[in-house]
Amino acid sequence: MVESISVLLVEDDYDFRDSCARWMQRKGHRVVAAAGGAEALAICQRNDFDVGVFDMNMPGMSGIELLQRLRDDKIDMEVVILTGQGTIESAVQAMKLGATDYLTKPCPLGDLEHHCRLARDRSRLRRENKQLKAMMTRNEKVTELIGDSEEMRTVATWIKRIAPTSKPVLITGESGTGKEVVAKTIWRSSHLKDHPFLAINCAALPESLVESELFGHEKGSFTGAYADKPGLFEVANGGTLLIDELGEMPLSLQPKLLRVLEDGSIRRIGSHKERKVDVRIIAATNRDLSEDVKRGTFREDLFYRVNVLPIHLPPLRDHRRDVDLLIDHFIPKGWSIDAEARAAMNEHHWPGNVRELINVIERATILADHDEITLDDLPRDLIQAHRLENDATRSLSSRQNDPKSDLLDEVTEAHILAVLERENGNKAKTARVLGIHRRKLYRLLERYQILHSHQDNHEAESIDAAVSSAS
Ligand SMILES: Nc1ncnc2c1ncn2[C@@H]1O[C@H](COP(=O)(O)OP(=O)(O)OP(=O)(O)O)[C@@H](O)[C@H]1O
Repeated sequence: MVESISVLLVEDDYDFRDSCARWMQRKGHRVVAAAGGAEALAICQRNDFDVGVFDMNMPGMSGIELLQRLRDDKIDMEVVILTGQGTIESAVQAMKLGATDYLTKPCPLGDLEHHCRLARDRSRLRRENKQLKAMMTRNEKVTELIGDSEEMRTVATWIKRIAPTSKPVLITGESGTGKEVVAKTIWRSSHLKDHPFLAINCAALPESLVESELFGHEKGSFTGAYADKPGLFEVANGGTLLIDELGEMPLSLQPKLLRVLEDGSIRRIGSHKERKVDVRIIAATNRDLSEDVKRGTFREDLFYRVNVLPIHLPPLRDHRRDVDLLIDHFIPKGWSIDAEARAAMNEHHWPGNVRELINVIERATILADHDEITLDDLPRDLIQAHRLENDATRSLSSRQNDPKSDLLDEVTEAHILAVLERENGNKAKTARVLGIHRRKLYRLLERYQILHSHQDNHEAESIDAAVSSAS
């Protein structure tokens, strides 16, 4: 099906104008005809067109003058100039003013249609480009990768090595560890930094949309496909595409991604035409894809293709040394944090990683009375864990000075408390980390009377029941 072009035809010669307009309309295009420049300008104020076809020689206002007026009035339209005398000078002048094309009359109407189509495609590309740039500057608050720990330095070294190649990269790590920050850092450090960076999150879109977003579709290929639409692979052509949450990509779509990785071929939904793209693919996931391969939910061949250059981001609890740096980076200018709040943040387990740390700081700055974050401005679980840790340390050190105390008992108690806190009160995990059976952990908790300070009564009762039925 031919895609219609909207054309503003400005021509003083009635016969040519009329026959040209009718012919284009028969071809399915939307044509508005004007007999001169002034009329055309008035029409342009109220309507948008893909292309203007302007006769060069018209009484009153020439085609070139009309083009100049459009540029002055910031009316955005591709323009094809028609002239009876194809002189080089007038062609150069028209092109300098930004005319897309230049045709000598008489010309076959098929040629004119062809040139209009080219102009329309150009206008569409320009518009898309503008939108993308605007989108990118909106999203592009440059975030640098913060971290001075050995773990983060290893990540930075990898980024430096990986960035200059065009090979696919697979970034793994828990949610909130900075996978997207790393992807953008790779892009910004690569030779593709002046080309687009686009991202898609496979988990955020319904299955049916992921394919159309990535590969595009042809008009009419499904309900709601009102126009041809290029996919992100086409839009990012020459640049970098981040496929976030790759582990969530539907199995049915994985062969299509494999083809792009193998030879850069894509096919829009509803099209038989193969297109070639040259896109650097960075994939990210918080899943263990090798496990998904074993489970049969992720294709093995795709895994090997995408896992050429892997980067793993450690969870924040494994590089707590960076917590202070991160606090100092994310705390707003002019704010401070007191020592106790800082200590609590250093002790925390950070299951939500850096994203959680940022949220904790943001929340605290809303709650704090002054420009200083204190312990009371932190979430309750951080405060409680910090107090518990303090109590345990104080009790240990005071009893260490008491010759009658059983030091081994105290050390055991403090250790259990610390692990329990680190595992967010999860006793199954705590027992696993301690290498003891869960029942034994319950007995120890009871013995050290940790139970009632750490658990709610309901849970305590069920644990009591478990302990007594076990013994
Ligand atoms: N090392 C870091 N340095 C600076 N900012 C970081 C770092 N790690 C994470 N962030 C910040 O934490 C937030 C979450 O990071 P990001 O979106 O990159 O995580 P992610 O691993 O992609 O998470 P998800 O898997 O949930 O998409 C962002 O605001 C990001 O700027």
